[in-house]
Amino acid sequence: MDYKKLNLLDKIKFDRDGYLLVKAMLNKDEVSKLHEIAINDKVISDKSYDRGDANGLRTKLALWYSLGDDAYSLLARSERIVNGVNLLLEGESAHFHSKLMQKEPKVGGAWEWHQDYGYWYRDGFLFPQMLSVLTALTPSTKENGCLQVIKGSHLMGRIDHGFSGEQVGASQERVDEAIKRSELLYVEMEAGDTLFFHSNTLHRSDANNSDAPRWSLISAYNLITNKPYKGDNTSSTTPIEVVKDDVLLQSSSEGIKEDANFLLKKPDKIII
Ligand SMILES: O=C(O)CCC(=O)C(=O)O
Ligand SMILES: [Fe+2]
Repeated sequence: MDYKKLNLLDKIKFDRDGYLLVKAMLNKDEVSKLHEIAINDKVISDKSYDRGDANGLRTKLALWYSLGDDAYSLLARSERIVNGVNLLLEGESAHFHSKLMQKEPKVGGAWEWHQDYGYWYRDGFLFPQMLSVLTALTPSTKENGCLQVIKGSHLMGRIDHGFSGEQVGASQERVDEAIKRSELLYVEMEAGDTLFFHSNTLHRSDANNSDAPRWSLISAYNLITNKPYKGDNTSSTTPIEVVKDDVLLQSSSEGIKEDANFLLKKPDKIII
């Protein structure tokens, strides 16, 4: 089977735009397998917590650090993803954390404008040599609150972030100005599409007012040399044990293990 491979042209686009959308990164069988595992994953639902938006709507998510042999990790460790991330980060990457985002129909809340590095800066990462890889497990549309990005906003550098309800958001003044000058894109995705985006790319999403769930898997990566100067996180500097692309379909791996190192919600902790 042919798997997508990122190339230098992709790298040029990513450097210019701050994101790169790869259609059908996962084939139909892979994404239905992963989706099926996710919706039946008792450990995930057990370890999920929710985050309120300004209107009191809540998005569920589960977040864990170290990679294992579960199906989500097999994707996060796969050659196609890790080689792509290494190309974009220009060096060997480590896996910071992964999260399963569950934006349910009618109740799934919005995310404020932010940069992921706006959060991670506070975790002690000195350089924004980090990125996120979002794979859609269901279709992601304007109606169910797909991700929105401001093209090229990663080139603005880190913007101040402050609390906005239970979330942390980027300075609205800066965001408003950025939107005047740059394109705001709604990143609509089919299940199996993957979006790579820079840790300084401004992004947000609307609440899910539709009847369709929006589920996605987001894995965050760090350049392995970018060791945070505080905190006890070791995953972000641990080499990834890369696996072949076909392992996701071939293996009998299922959901995540009960003892994976999950983040249990601490309201004062900026980690998302
Ligand atoms: O998937 C979304 O709607 C936004 C989530 C996000 O940006 C985050 O978790 O950092
Ligand atoms: Fe984010």
